[in-house]
Amino acid sequence: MAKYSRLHGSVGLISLANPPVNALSSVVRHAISEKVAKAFRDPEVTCVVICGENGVFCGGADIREFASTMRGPPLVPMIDAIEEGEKPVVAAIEGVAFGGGLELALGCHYRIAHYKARVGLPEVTLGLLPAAGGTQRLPRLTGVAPALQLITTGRHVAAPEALKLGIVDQVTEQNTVEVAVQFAKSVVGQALHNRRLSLRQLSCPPDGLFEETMAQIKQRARGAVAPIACVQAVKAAATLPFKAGMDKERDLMATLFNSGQAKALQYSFFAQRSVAKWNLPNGAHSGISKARAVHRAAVIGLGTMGRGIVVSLVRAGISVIAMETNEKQLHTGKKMVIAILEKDAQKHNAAPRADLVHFTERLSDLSNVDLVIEAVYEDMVLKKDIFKQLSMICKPDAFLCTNTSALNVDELAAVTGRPEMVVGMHFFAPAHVMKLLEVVYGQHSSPEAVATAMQLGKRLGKVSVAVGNCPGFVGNRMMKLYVEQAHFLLEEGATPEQVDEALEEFGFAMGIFKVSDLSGLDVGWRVRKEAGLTGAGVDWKEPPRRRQGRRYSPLADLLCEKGHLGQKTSRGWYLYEKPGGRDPKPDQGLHSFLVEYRSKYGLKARRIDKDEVLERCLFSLINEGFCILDDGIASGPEDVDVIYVHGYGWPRHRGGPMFYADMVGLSKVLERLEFYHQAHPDVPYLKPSPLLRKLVRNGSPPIREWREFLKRPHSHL
Ligand SMILES: CCCCCCCCCCCCCC(=O)CC(=O)SCCNC(=O)CCNC(=O)[C@H](O)C(C)(C)COP(=O)(O)OP(=O)(O)OC[C@H]1O[C@@H](n2cnc3c(N)ncnc32)[C@H](O)[C@@H]1OP(=O)(O)O
Ligand SMILES: NC(=O)C1=CN([C@@H]2O[C@H](COP(=O)(O)OP(=O)(O)OC[C@H]3O[C@@H](n4cnc5c(N)ncnc54)[C@H](O)[C@@H]3O)[C@@H](O)[C@H]2O)C=CC1
Repeated sequence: MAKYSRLHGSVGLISLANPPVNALSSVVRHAISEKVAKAFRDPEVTCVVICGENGVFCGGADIREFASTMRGPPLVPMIDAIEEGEKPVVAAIEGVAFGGGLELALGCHYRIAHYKARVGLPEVTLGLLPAAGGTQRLPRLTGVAPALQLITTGRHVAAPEALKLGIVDQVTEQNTVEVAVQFAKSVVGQALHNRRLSLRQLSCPPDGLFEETMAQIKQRARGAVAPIACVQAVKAAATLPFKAGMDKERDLMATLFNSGQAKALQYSFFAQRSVAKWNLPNGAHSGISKARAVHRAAVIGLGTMGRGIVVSLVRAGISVIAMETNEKQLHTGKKMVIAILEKDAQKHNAAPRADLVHFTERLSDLSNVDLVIEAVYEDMVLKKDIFKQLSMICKPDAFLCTNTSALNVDELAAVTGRPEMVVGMHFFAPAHVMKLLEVVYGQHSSPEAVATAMQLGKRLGKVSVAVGNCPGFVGNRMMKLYVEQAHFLLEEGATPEQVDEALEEFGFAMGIFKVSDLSGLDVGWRVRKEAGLTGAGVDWKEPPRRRQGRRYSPLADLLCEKGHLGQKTSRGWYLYEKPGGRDPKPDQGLHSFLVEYRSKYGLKARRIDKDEVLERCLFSLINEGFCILDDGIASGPEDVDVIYVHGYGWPRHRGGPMFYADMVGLSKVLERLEFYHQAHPDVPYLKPSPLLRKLVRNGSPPIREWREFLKRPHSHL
């Protein structure tokens, strides 16, 4: 709703009141229309101020309403009526003015913002465009180029920049509403004609602006359609009269509004928020579990991961002890950490925060920290030794966390005298860039330990998801099968380029073979050796392409044995111009190697189409996602999807693997898995998961109802 009052006798104050973000629900739109009309009718009122309660102007249209039939007065005529009014209307912007909220403000004649406020048109991130005049009014205010950039990216703009761009007329550090009220009184009687953005003429945009932007977006959008529609709408603003531009904006919105991409992106928006409300099998949940403050942390191991974790902690203002036993690694790690922090400082025009890090070679220096994150080699014996020592060195209430990517958190907890204080904090590489954090709870992890790790993740700017303890947790457990299918496809006749092309067309930033070259093929090699799949631990009595009773592809192992480890050695699945090269080229040598390999094992190459690549790679991953839900390792499909979107490059406009399964149709996923399982009986994980079968038996309910079909989560180990 919206409240109305009269101030100083002549100022009509309309205050949006729909916590937490004053979203423009149908009730709010109705109330605004009514209150504006009332203020315009009242002869005592000479000017109007629109603000939001609780320090927030408006978070935009109510996204939850998009899923149902839209009722209530539409935004466009409401905003037009404000702009056409004969009394000056001033928007007092505190907190945020996003989407429809900014469009409402653009309909006002003046905008005053608090210096901490942010404005923006983030509709593109929801698969939409700003369809309440935003694509037509903003370019008339800022000029075409800045508006195009803001609308196609959805970037949030801080008030000082908004002032420079002309989006707001004044920025204040005082009480914004009071300043806006004084301002409104001061402009009473001034002509409003020039303040009506719909009447403004647009100056010509630079030549080629739209063509260039469109080309960049097509490359960057990975198949997302909303950014393209945004360019078309802004182009209409630059080339058509206001009314015709509005018609174009509406038509483009109509095509986006019910699209699968918009549904996926809106699902992603709420999924990201739902994972913060975690549940543990023992009944503990975010609502009742209190996090402890972390003032001092420690990171053990300054390799690939440890360095990024140190940077993330420092950026959050936490003082860190960075510990490393290898002198050379300590030196290189220190250099890299400081270099990143100095770059940060340059970017923000601030002093570097390197003073927050203390580098050491002594574990005993960790006696006084609140939380430790161990990031040494993926070696259980080494990690156990470190956890045993930590248990003795660290103060009794310090949390002990591991960044292991697949090892058993309970086994580590068991060697300490405080298993309840142990959790996994699984960051993704590079840890100072990637948004995802899997918080792995063990059998004994206390609610306080989970809450602290989740809260710390939030403070570091991560999207944190609480997951159960099993080999590979959620992300890597699913990933393993996806990679394996890609290797099988090579055995059967595909090339790395064909597989990657299909995955990139689907929307992944990089195909799986390019990713593998980037990370280094030796990473997986080490894991497979540890698992007894290659190297000394193999049972050679099994046929060559079978391990532990099922199909196995030794292709990647053979490349590693030749020293073809990916980018770092200039050869892997692709060829690079030099070691460390970034530009993958098809490798004829690799193609010949595949031909020889197939001939050696009597494999007949066949044509493999893109559909098969996608189905084999993605449906096996999705099937494992259902097993993970069935096992209670993830508490809902949103958790799995958030992990894949934020940690594994799954295209956001496809929602995540579980959302994608829902979109494709569960019966189709089931039918194709049955088909592939029949064709490859030696690949057990292609057998459809019991949960998938159960959902199909129950009429394939929509994803928001899947939780009702899940068993209560339990500890897996
Ligand atoms: C045939 C078809 C015809 C087609 C024609 C259709 C015509 C339709 C015309 C419609 C034209 C309207 C166009 C338009 O105006 C579109 C929009 O405005 S879309 C919305 C744009 N706004 C956003 O994207 C902002 C989203 N929100 C945020 O970025 C953050 O929430 C915010 C910065 C505001 C606050 O952040 P924070 O403090 O961190 O809190 P949370 O993010 O956790 O949010 C708290 C709480 O609030 C919920 N929420 C936030 N924003 C909205 C929203 N806009 N609508 C509904 N709910 C919102 C959020 O989900 C949290 O609640 P939970 O319960 O925890 O999920
Ligand atoms: N590399 C990746 O992409 C990811 C790795 N991880 C996990 O993070 C952990 C670390 O991996 P990386 O950083 O890649 O390894 P890395 O090999 O780059 O670095 C490990 C570092 O630990 C140091 N170290 C070894 N023993 C030590 C000890 N006793 N005390 C202090 N330091 C010691 C080594 O000198 C080395 O610098 C592993 O558990 C790995 O599984 C998790 C997510 C992603």
